[in-house]
Amino acid sequence: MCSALQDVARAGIGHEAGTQARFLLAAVSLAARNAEDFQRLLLLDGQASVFANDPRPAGVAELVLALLRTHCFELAKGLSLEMFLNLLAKDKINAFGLMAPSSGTAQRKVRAYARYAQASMLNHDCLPNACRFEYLDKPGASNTDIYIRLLHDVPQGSEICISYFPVNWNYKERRERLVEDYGFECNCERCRVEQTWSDGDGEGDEEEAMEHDQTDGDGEDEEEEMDKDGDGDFPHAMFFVKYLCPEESCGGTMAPLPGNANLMECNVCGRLRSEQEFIDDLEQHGTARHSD
Ligand SMILES: C[S@@+](CC[C@H](N)C(=O)[O-])C[C@H]1O[C@@H](n2cnc3c(N)ncnc32)[C@H](O)[C@@H]1O
Repeated sequence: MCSALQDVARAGIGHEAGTQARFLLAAVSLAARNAEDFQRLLLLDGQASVFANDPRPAGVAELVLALLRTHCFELAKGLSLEMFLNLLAKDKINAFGLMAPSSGTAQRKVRAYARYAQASMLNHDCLPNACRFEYLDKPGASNTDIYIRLLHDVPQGSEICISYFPVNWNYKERRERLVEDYGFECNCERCRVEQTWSDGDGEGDEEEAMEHDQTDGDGEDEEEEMDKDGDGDFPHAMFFVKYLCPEESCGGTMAPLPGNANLMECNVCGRLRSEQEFIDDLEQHGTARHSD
């Protein structure tokens, strides 16, 4: 690519803006090299409207467009601010953050963002039936591959969905992330239940609710509350007992190992749990009856 890239780097526009600028330059370069792949990029979901409350991407798009028009006139033909903003939206909505390995309680950092032609088609569900595994430190060229594994059998014709963030986030956190970063309001079964929690503002913390539902030996009141209308305040408790990593502060999702459905692996910390250990946990915490 012409000297525009160096100019952007020299402009010192900050890390996030620099990443967006490099993405735009890479997209322009792709358009010049492989029109078919560029068209596939344009077909991904994502519109400029996702930046309605954030003027910064427009600033980056303007800067890159101006640099291209100055330094690479031929390449800049046919490009527009709107196309650049749409490209940035597609990047934002479809990028997967490849994470540094889990190190106990410290928050995991994103090491790189990547887009995957097929995985980017996966929609979100707050109670997903699949989750993503990655093995970035695996030796070899394929260590940026990601693996989508089913959590359980899925009826034919049902949509395979992942969660775009850890499954133990509460309703408010999930709603904010989905609206701000992905531009949609979630209407999944879990959200429909949790938006009625607390005083109706949907700000109930389900981790707290789970602690009551799963571990309180004296949790008569909560259990009565759960049973009152047949499905309870937290009908999805069993999902978390079975698929949320039991490791404290991990927040990962457990999915069966390929070829060994009796062994679950956490997609964050790598913890393994056998079917027998799961049953032992259930007996210890007395939560099995909520699944029936
Ligand atoms: C990574 S893309 C998923 C694939 C996308 N649906 C497509 O057809 O290309 C993320 C975008 O899909 C849409 N999406 C994903 N999950 C959704 C859901 N549960 N409800 C509504 N829209 C959803 C949103 O527009 C979101 O920004």
